[in-house]
Amino acid sequence: MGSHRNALVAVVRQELAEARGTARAVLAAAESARNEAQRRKQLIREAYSTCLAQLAEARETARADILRRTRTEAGTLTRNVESLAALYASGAAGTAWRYWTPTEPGRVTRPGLLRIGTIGYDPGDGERRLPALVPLLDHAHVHLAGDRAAADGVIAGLLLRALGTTRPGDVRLTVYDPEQLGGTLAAFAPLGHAGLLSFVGPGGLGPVLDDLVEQICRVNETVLAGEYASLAELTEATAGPRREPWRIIVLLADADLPAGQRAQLDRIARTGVACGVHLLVRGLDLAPHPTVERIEVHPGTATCDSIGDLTVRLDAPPPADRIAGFCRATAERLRQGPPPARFADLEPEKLWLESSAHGLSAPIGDSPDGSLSWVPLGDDPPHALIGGPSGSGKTNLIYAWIGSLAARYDPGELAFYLLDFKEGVSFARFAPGPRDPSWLPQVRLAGINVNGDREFGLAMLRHLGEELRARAQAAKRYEASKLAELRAEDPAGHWPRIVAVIDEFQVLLAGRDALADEAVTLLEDLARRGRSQGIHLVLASQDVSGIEALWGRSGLVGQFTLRIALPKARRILADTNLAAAVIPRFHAVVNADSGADGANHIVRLPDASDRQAWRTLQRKLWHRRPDTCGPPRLFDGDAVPRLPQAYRPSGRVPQAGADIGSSPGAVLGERIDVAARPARLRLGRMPGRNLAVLGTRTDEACDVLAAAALSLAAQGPARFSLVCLDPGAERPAARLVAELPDADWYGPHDLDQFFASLAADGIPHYVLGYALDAAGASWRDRWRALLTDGPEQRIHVLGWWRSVPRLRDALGGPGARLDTIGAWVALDVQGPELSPLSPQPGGPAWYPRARRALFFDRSVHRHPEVIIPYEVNSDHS
Ligand SMILES: Nc1ncnc2c1ncn2[C@@H]1O[C@H](COP(=O)(O)OP(=O)(O)OP(=O)(O)O)[C@@H](O)[C@H]1O
Repeated sequence: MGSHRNALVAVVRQELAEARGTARAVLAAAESARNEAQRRKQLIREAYSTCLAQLAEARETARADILRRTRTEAGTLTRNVESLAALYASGAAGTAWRYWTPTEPGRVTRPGLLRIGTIGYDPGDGERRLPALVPLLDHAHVHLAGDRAAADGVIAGLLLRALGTTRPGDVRLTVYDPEQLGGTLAAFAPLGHAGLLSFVGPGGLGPVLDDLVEQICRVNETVLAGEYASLAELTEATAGPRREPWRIIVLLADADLPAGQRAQLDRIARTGVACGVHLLVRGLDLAPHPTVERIEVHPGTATCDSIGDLTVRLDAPPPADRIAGFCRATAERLRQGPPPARFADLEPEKLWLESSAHGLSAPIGDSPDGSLSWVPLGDDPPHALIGGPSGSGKTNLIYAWIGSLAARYDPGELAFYLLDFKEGVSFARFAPGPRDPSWLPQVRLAGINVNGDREFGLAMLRHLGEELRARAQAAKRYEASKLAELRAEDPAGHWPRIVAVIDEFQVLLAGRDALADEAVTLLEDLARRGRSQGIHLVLASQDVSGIEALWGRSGLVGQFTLRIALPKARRILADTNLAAAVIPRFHAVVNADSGADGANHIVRLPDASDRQAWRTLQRKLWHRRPDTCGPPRLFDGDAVPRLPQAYRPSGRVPQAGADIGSSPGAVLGERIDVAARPARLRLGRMPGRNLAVLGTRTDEACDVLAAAALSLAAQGPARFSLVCLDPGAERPAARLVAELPDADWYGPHDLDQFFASLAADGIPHYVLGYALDAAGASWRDRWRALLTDGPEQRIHVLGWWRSVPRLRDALGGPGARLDTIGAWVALDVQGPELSPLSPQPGGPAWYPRARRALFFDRSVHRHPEVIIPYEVNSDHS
């Protein structure tokens, strides 16, 4: 029994132990699950806080990014809005009163918006203010409600801005102010003197409204005529001035209107804007209409339709004295008559778009109705004659025409050759100068101060004659009968139209000499054949006799079918055509029918002489010039050319063994030609290859000898002997010795030594003789022998004798032969004196002038030519 109980106990114990064991295992598993759960919880917590931190960071970054983008966009928007505001309300339309001045609009500028105050806003970096703009001219009527005084200030401001941004006379004001009888806008009263303002009394509103309604009907019927929706559209389409002024009617009344007037007012509100009639109303109600801009005014602030909910901080009203001053000035300008068109008005919207293949056409001013007046040049009319007394504005007209053409035709389409025979520097502005490096790209040549140098006029005509020949040959090759055909056949060729302008051309033709004869012949040829080859002549003169000189040549003058007469010009138009006698100052009669009655166009000319206006255009064109377009050749008759560096023996001294060349050329001066080439004397191994410089002008004689010597030294090995027999020439001669690589000096007492030194060794030897006429009779034979035999041994005399008789004397007296002098340069020697040295009986037609010399080389010249001795040493003291 006991054992049974014991066994039972053991079993129970056993089971209990197992149960305990199981319970422990369950407990351990639960604990590890709990631990695991807790670890997970911890992990999740940590992940959560990391997420939170990351989210916060991402949110911050996104926020900063959004903020930055907002700021950038706000900045861009601000700038856009600011530039839009500046665009739509530029100048007097938007400037604060403190800086306000009127701004004259361009020819086709449309009215923009007008500032009444400012709007504040914060783009993120502090408050900024933009102009608050409202529409008026061509856009809207304005209706103001609210505070009276503030509204009157806004009205005064709008009126001043509208007047200050339009041309005088383009805006007419009518003010109905029954309570103050005009007192509210009294500062505008000076406009009344010019008929631009009328105050309407208390009983006058009815007729005014009736009149405006009539006005609108008339504009619709006769001006817009169903073709245009508004005056603004018409102005834009015709690119001309406004055909009708704007009319602004200011109504300052609180009382209601009788039914008839109310109906008229409503009609005007509906239809006025298109016809330039604008209402500016304070007090009276205006029926709602898209063209009515409403402004609710409070003291200092306002809200208005076009600005929405934003509050406008109103500008203070313009000061009354400024309004009155402006109105007085406007009235005065109107009293003086309309100003001429502006030079800038002649400029096209886009530069260099035109082709000159079929001709040239450009405006030179405007006609009395304000539209631009275009002047053609091409196959018909081919050439122009401009006339008018001194001071009538010929040069100004030429500037206007050149500027207008140059803005339209690029240098491949148009080339100018310009010559001015009057004193002054009128065409110098087209060439680079010390103060302005720009030039007019189309100008190939400009001659100024040429009144003394008719030879340059002739040189230009000869050059054009060659161009004419070249074009005629090309035309023949391509079987083209005019420039347009040649250009079509040879599209790669360079065939710009050429316009040659000669101001005061009568100077060229004055003097019944060979030069004038050749000039007329060349002019005649150019006038006759230039038409089809695209070469056009524009001749201007103040002198009736000049034009009459042409009249004798009917073949010539008949080609000049375009006539432009300035006030009081005579003989430019047909005898029965008296228009030039009656046109006012700064006007011209343009007549493309040889001056015939009935073909007149009256043109108001702009002021094109203004340097600043000109420079603005020239700079623009200059910056656009193609790389191939170099500066023009400028010939200035008052400037002395310097010996070019290329003709000086600078740098390495030529080697003794270097090639000498068979006939080195001595450079004596600048030729008066288009290319500014040097005049050269070839000194070959032939009899007579000596040079005589003749005259008493020491400086110029020394310069001629120095230029010759230096240019010879620059060409190869040579020896120089300077024989100086006049103390006055010692200084320049000594400077020359210093610059020559190999030179010996001989004074008056060294002549024995000099002649003893002469030995032919094949190297050219140049004897530069100063004042050789002072040598004395005892040396006659030696000099004569040297002149006779020297050249064949390469010993050449380049001598200065102070007169022809003295030269002759030095060579053997009155009967002496001068054939050893193969070339001469004459300074202040009269033509007849040169007859012994000249092939022309009686000597050449030559009247000495300062810094000019006559050069004759028997071996190349038929006639002597005029040259300008180079300045070699600027110090002639
Ligand atoms: N349309 C114009 N508007 C304003 N000023 C002008 C106009 N035309 C000419 N002028 C001015 O009148 C003056 C004389 O003009 P310009 O030199 O062109 O006359 P001109 O006939 O060439 O005289 P001259 O033959 O004596 O040289 C200049 O001061 C010029 O600026």
